[in-house]
Amino acid sequence: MTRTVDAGQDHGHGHGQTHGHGAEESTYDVVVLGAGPVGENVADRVRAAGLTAAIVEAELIGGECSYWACMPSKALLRPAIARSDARKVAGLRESVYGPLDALEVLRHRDTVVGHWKDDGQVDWLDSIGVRLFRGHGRLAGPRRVAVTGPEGDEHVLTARHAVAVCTGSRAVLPDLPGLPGARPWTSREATSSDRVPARLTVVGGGVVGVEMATAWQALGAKVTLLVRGGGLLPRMEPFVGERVAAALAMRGADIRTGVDVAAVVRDGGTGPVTVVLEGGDHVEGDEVLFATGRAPRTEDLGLETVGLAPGSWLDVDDSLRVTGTDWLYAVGDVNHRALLTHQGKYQARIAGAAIGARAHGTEPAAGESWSAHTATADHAAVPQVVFCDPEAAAVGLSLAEAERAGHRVRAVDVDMRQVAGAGLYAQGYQGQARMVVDLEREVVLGASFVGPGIGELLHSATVAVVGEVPISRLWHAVPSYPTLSETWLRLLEAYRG
Ligand SMILES: Cc1cc2nc3c(=O)[nH]c(=O)nc-3n(C[C@H](O)[C@H](O)[C@H](O)COP(=O)(O)OP(=O)(O)OC[C@H]3O[C@@H](n4cnc5c(N)ncnc54)[C@H](O)[C@@H]3O)c2cc1C
Ligand SMILES: NC(=O)c1ccc[n+]([C@@H]2O[C@H](COP(=O)([O-])OP(=O)(O)OC[C@H]3O[C@@H](n4cnc5c(N)ncnc54)[C@H](O)[C@@H]3O)[C@@H](O)[C@H]2O)c1
Repeated sequence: MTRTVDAGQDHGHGHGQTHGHGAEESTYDVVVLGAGPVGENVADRVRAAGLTAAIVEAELIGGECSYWACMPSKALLRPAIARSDARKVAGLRESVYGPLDALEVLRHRDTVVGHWKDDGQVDWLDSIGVRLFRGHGRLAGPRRVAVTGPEGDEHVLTARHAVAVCTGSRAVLPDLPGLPGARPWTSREATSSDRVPARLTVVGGGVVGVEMATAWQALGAKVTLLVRGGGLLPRMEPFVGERVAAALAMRGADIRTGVDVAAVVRDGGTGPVTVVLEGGDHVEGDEVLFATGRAPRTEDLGLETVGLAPGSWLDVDDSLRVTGTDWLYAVGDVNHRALLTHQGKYQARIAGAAIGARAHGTEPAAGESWSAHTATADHAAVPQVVFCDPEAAAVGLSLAEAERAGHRVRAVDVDMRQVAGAGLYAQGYQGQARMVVDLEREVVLGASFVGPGIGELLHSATVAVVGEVPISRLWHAVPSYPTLSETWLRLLEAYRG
């Protein structure tokens, strides 16, 4: 049996549910594949543009970010960072000497992720009139999506204007002897574990490795961090990773750089797990986390039905439309532009506006930077805060990236001990800031900070980079005394000599 529903009249809300043995067919203006933070925002924006939308989700509405990434990881890290800050304040330090209440932290993490239930998010989709299809979605030729529901029920959704692929990314495990049988943690287990391992081995010194090493160390694990390259957080300015590594090591982490993992051994998949390094050294732990990067969730997506390669990241233009198509969009992690929730949500706002404009017959001007339909910030101003201890944050280009891009630049550094607000924030404050200035136009191309409390400083840098605010005008942006923001004053003074 096939029943056809056109959602043109009722905006697709609560329509077209039949239970038969054949596929139900429905038509919407836009079909969104994946209801992570990015898919939710695409659906919301196209609805705001007056279009009907359906969204397909195989697991939980809210995606990786809500249940196994940003939210649980930050819930684990917040007490660690708050305690560390408190221990640097005279008169308060003495009250926070003891260990964290790990059980309470894990309980709070469970609350933050809604106990891995998505009822609230479902209500929100309902409130904005977006029709939810639960199940695995696959492209079935141009503008068509086939959904296999949890009971094996089939729906075929046709999009009048656009399909937006927002299926995100998953953790990658290297191809190592013994790894599949060793039950390694990926970011999913590292953010959802209900107990603290006595010894945790972390492979990978990127953002996930560093944040999770920080969290589980604070919760009581003895952490060994195995890093292939020369240091931590290799996408940031080198001084950032150096300061983060020094602090982790001071708190007892064993950080080994320049090491390669050769094999993993865990007999019978239970008990201690041994990581064997090239050269023969062994590291034994109670769990091992592989924080070794991400792969796109595009393997089983029907990409071959529209001439694209399964398993690939999807190449897009600045309106987030997939190269070589006029109806397919790829938004968020899956396009590999910037694997961050806030940047994916920004792309969702841009894609939603572009889909809306095209559906209403207006083609956005090609190559127009900073327009409502152009994700220019993906190239010029991606901000990121790493919630380690000390916090690390950066926006725009690092010195090396600016030089590689051919800019004539000067970097100025400030030791944040010179900032009065820093001394008040924490006794013995340790931190560093860098501003990279384009000497031709005298604007800020990038900024980096490492130190307690600097996460909230980053947005001022983002505004300066996106606004291309001339240094001569920034000179008049007076930071309040005595705040951490006076770091800007010191950077500008250092630049002007
Ligand atoms: C441990 C960790 C911590 C992080 N912390 C931060 C942070 O603090 N700040 C930050 O900005 N970013 C952070 N990130 C990155 C952030 O999680 C991602 O950038 C973000 O989740 C991307 O959103 P998305 O919607 O593109 O994809 P996802 O959140 O991965 O959502 C994709 C959704 O699509 C669904 N899906 C996939 N395939 C199909 C299919 N075929 N049919 C139906 N549904 C499908 C999935 O089930 C999922 O719900 C973190 C990542 C990790 C791993
Ligand atoms: N606070 C945040 O904004 C936040 C937090 C967590 C994750 N994220 C996002 O999630 C994404 C994924 O993070 P991630 O840390 O998994 O990836 P990543 O790419 O940042 O780091 C992975 C690291 O693992 C190393 N590596 C790869 N294979 C290895 C191997 N076989 N042995 C040893 N090391 C190996 C790489 O050299 C790299 O340094 C990031 O792009 C980040 O933007 C953001």
